[in-house]
Amino acid sequence: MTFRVASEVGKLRQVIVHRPGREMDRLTPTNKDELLFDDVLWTQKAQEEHDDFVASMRKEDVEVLYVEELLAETLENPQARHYVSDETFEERWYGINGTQIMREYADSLSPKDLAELVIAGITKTELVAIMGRSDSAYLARAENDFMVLRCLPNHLFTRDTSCWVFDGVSINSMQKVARQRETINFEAIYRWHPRFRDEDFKKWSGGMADRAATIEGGDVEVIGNGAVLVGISERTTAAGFERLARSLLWNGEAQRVIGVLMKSERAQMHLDTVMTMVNETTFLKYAHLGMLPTVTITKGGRPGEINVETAPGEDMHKVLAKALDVPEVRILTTPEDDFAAERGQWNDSCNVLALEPNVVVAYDRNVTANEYLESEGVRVVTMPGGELGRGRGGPRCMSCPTIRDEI
Ligand SMILES: NC(=O)NCCC[C@H](N)C(=O)O
Repeated sequence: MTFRVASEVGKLRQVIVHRPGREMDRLTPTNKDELLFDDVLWTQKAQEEHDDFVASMRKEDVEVLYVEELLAETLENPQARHYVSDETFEERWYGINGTQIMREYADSLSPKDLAELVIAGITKTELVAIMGRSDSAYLARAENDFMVLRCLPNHLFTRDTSCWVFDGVSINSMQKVARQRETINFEAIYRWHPRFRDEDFKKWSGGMADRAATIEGGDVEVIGNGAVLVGISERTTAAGFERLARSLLWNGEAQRVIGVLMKSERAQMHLDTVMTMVNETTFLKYAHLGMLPTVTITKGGRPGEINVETAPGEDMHKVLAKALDVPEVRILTTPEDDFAAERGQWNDSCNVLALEPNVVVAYDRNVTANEYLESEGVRVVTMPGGELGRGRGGPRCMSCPTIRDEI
């Protein structure tokens, strides 16, 4: 099967996820904000919830790949191993001796253990106990329980670090420091894992090299008919959006790339926290999102040139309809009071993952939204999310589709 995602709702065939692991045990009330979580998690319960999520997808014949396994298999390759270690254990973060000590430890590990190290991180106490030395300014300054190599709990949200658009993948430069190293792991997987290494697919962005021009996959929706919708948000910059659009339009089959000008705030960090698709022409939309101005990019006259057309908020739905080439789009907004709407959005009621047109996975806690969807003809496969949801992401955020059927 060829890697390809040309819509949000075509039958889902293959997806990358990450089962929460030891990195979650590193979350504390002190570091959770910096690590972009709103609470600490009961890891075992979170794993059970995640297993439930995976079981729902497998039941619908979706092939599920795990980041931690892909990464361990990738690290069997010496070149991949060098790449990940060089990029992870970087002198500019850990100083000269700190880097050397960590690198020596990393070099002694099996591929599986190295994969676990870069995801779960390590504390000063653990590192010093294993390596028997601490002659480093970086280590001297750190408290004993300080994660000298930070954990990556947000690997859980595989949607964001890389996202497939048509026959290519955007490996993203991430906005928040807490997530930047996730990109190294995905870059290695796509370059060296046997599943991807010899396959013919495009790369729409430059990964870590894109630096300030950040893009996160939660902002990227392949809405269909050659159109891509991108949230210009807390995480995806206007520059990241334009550069992605140029790449998609000039090197691929995209016909238009539409940017939605969002507020920059945590509750709505990505477009998919406020708006997702449930079938070819229907969007589930957060009641308080309102109508947002858009910026549409199409190909310019000369190679690499882009045309940028702005439209006011009141035209938002018309812009979507034009992109999909339909008279109008259908917008579903859960009928509920303002409190319920805000609480629902916070708990990812709008963040559904389509398994096929009119079949979505959603958190079970969002009862009103789910009943409303059912009443509108959408089958809702529910999953528990009491623990997982504390990271502020739902089923769409926790999945990176690599293959979907055409619609
Ligand atoms: N697409 C998404 O909305 N992903 C959720 C990301 C949550 C994560 N804790 C973050 O702040 O990046």
